[in-house]
Amino acid sequence: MTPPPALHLVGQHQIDSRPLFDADITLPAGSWTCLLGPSGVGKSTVLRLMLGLETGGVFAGTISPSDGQPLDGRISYMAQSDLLLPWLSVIDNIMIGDRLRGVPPDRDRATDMLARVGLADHAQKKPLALSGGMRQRAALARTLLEDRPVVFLDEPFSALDAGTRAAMQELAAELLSGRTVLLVTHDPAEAARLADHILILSAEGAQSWPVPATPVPRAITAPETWACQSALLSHLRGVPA
Ligand SMILES: Nc1ncnc2c1ncn2[C@@H]1O[C@H](COP(=O)(O)OP(=O)(O)OP(=O)(O)O)[C@@H](O)[C@H]1O
Repeated sequence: MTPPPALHLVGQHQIDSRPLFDADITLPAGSWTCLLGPSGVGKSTVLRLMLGLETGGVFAGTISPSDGQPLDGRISYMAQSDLLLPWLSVIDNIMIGDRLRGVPPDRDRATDMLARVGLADHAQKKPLALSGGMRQRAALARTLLEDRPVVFLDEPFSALDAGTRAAMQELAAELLSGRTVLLVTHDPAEAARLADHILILSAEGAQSWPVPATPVPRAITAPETWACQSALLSHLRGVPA
């Protein structure tokens, strides 16, 4: 794997000729950046711009990796929707990357990954036979299996119950340690646990928010996690901390 680069996006994005955001966003290399902000402000659009995907709008600006190398083939992306193919089994779905590249998939690794997301007993099922939270874990397994230096996660834990969510956060933190990760989330507690850097997106730009100095993943019950979560929630609600 090539060393994870930092990523820098600067510019203005417009939808229907109206400005959506004007932002200067840096994702430091080899660490987790959590992006928060109101619904519709453009968080997923930031991800899609960095991925070079269609956004439905017009971006005037630049997106640059710190090493100057193309990002093609270096990013793994988990979208808000699971994008599982209904005609494939769960295990075939999570190995789809290798299949599309014409590389023999590593079934043992995929089986291990399914076990780590708690789906060992569901490998042969079709996605429609799974619950929403199980499908989200299958999509997470597919993303983690890609083993890329840059990983974009768009609300990856939103459909999970609280216990499973905490376990999946810890799994992702373990497997993606040292990668350049951008996590879009609405959950201040998640950001307080996982972020090396927090950004809050608004139409005016991306505001940096302080994080505890302790390493991630932080314990849910640690005082510094609580303090960060609570201050962030107050800020997002627009009420005094
Ligand atoms: N393909 C598209 N065509 C036109 N407009 C779009 C398209 N995709 C997104 N938009 C618009 O761009 C704006 C930002 O959408 P985006 O999905 O980036 O917001 P978000 O901050 O991720 O929201 P949420 O938190 O609800 O997921 C919204 O007004 C949305 O309607």
